[in-house]
Amino acid sequence: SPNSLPQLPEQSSSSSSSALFPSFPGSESQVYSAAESQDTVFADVAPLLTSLLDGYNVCIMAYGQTGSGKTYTMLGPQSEDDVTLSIEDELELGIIPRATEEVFRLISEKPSGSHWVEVSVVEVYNNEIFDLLAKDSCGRVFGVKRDVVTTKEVHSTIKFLQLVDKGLQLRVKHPTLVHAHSSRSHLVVTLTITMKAVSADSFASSPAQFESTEKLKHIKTKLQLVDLAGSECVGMSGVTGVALRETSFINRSLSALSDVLGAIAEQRSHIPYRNSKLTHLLQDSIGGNAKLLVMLCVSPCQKYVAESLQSLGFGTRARQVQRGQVKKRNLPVSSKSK
Ligand SMILES: Nc1ncnc2c1ncn2[C@@H]1O[C@H](COP(=O)(O)OP(=O)(O)OP(=O)(O)O)[C@@H](O)[C@H]1O
Repeated sequence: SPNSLPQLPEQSSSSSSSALFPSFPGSESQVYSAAESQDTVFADVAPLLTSLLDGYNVCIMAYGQTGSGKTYTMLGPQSEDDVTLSIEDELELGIIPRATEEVFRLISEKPSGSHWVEVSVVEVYNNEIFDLLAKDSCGRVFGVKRDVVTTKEVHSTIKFLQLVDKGLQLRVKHPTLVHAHSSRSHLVVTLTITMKAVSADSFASSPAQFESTEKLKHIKTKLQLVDLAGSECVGMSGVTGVALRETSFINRSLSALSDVLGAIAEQRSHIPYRNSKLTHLLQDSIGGNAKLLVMLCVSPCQKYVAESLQSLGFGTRARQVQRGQVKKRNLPVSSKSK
């Protein structure tokens, strides 16, 4: 509630608090203080990863004004010079590395060779998709603008972290008055899990994409982990020129995302996924049978009350999605189960 925003002195964004707005049935919203550990937050996120291996597409995204703690929540602490995600800072690691670790842990409990994981890392900048895993002819990594993105098979969290690190070094950042290292793009890390299905029976109630080849049946599910660019009021962030243009693209794509969530919540026949590259990219994991979780990052400073209310409005819309979720898609059944 806006009335309960703490009356704190102005302070840095490191004192932000995050609210968890799960939008799937059976879950409660959670509010976390700035003192809450990454461990505590992740404990509430982890069950979604079991759903992933049960055949659901899952999207976990952080939304909030610039400097409110989205990157910290999703990745962990970062500075301009060091974007490395280090296993040594394990306690500080955010949702993206922890979720990947959990996915590999869950897979290790399955029969060997029955699951494999592919990763892509992209940023959506000024409504264009940049592939952060693409390399030029000299082997140097750089962001390449394109719609078909590189995917790499990974077998461990360490390999995954190395890939994401490379991508992070290329992410577009510009200082604003609110945040010196503001991310100016949406970062989307996608893990695609392919599961060998012995028969369709085992996935009879799963909504996942079902692929049939001559001899083998595969189930593919997608986990999309999203660190959104900050929603911001231009007056507050003091941006001009290139940064102002970026802000306008950021705000437009965030409002396209909000429109999509609204359309899903209202069960409209047309969901405007194609209104922005961001929503198009997230289509499989925010619509249909997917499970969406929004981490809402909110500053405790009174000065940012307008931004905080705007973020809470987005969270409210995301929560309404559960009512609008379409019914489970039934998978085709194998001849054995006919
Ligand atoms: N809960 C927290 N505990 C400790 N430090 C935090 C916490 N949340 C944020 N911070 C710190 O606050 C600063 C800003 O956070 P962060 O970079 O995550 O913001 P952001 O919302 O991603 O900003 P932008 O949208 O501008 O990229 C960072 O130095 C980060 O390490």
